[in-house]
Amino acid sequence: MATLSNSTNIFWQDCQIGRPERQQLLNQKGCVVWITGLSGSGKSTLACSLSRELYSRGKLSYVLDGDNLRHGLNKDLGFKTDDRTENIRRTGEVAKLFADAGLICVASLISPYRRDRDTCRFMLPDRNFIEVFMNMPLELCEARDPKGLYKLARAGKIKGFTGIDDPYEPPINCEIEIKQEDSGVCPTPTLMAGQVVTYLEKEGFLEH
Ligand SMILES: Nc1ncnc2c1ncn2[C@@H]1O[C@H](COP(=O)(O)OS(=O)(=O)O)[C@@H](OP(=O)(O)O)[C@H]1O
Ligand SMILES: Nc1ncnc2c1ncn2[C@@H]1O[C@H](COP(=O)(O)OP(=O)(O)O)[C@@H](O)[C@H]1O
Repeated sequence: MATLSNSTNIFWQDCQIGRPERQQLLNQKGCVVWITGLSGSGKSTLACSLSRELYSRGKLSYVLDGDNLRHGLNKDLGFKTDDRTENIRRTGEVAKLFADAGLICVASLISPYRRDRDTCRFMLPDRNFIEVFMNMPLELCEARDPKGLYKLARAGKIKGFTGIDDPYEPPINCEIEIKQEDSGVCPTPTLMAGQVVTYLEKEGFLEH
């Protein structure tokens, strides 16, 4: 009997042109740069700045932004724990495909649960998942509030808003942490992107 949940009798189909060939063509190594942090912490800003910087170096990237994915692929999901988990799982699977295509896939989602981020990490070959933590204080994110969502959450008009009445679990062992300087100044988008590019360069992702 057919079910919607589990597929059986399915087989993996391989092609002659695989990841190594695509990576050679692109002269880069596919990977996932996973940006996590509170709303307003600068995830999308970093993702765009990074994509621009990579483009200027002739490297192909693709941004998967949480907000944008929720307009299509994930439009059926809300913000309850299970929905967020499914949101991250689906995005992780898509990111894995982009990395397999040889691209530097930049995923920027709040992804508040450590376990969900780790699920995505373990979908990929070792070291191909680069977790970037936007370690910005809630006060800064709330002061920025570009969409006015913190204001609504504080007024009780949005329930379950991350950082207000819903949890955010910071990474324990992320590859890159982006934070304010000792003076309290936030690095510019170009500097934040530079920090990630330096890591990608050092780890050999920007060459084949
Ligand atoms: N309840 C609640 N909590 C957090 N965020 C909310 C909520 N409701 C709407 N939004 C808006 O949705 C954007 C976050 O979507 P994500 O897919 O990144 O979230 S998650 O990873 O599934 O937690 C987030 O975008 P960013 O500000 O870019 O993070 C918000 O604009
Ligand atoms: N490094 C930065 N310096 C100054 N302003 C920033 C920086 N990063 C983000 N911002 C601003 O903060 C706000 C939130 O940034 P955004 O990238 O949308 O965050 P997120 O995607 O995490 O919600 C935006 O108005 C953006 O212009």
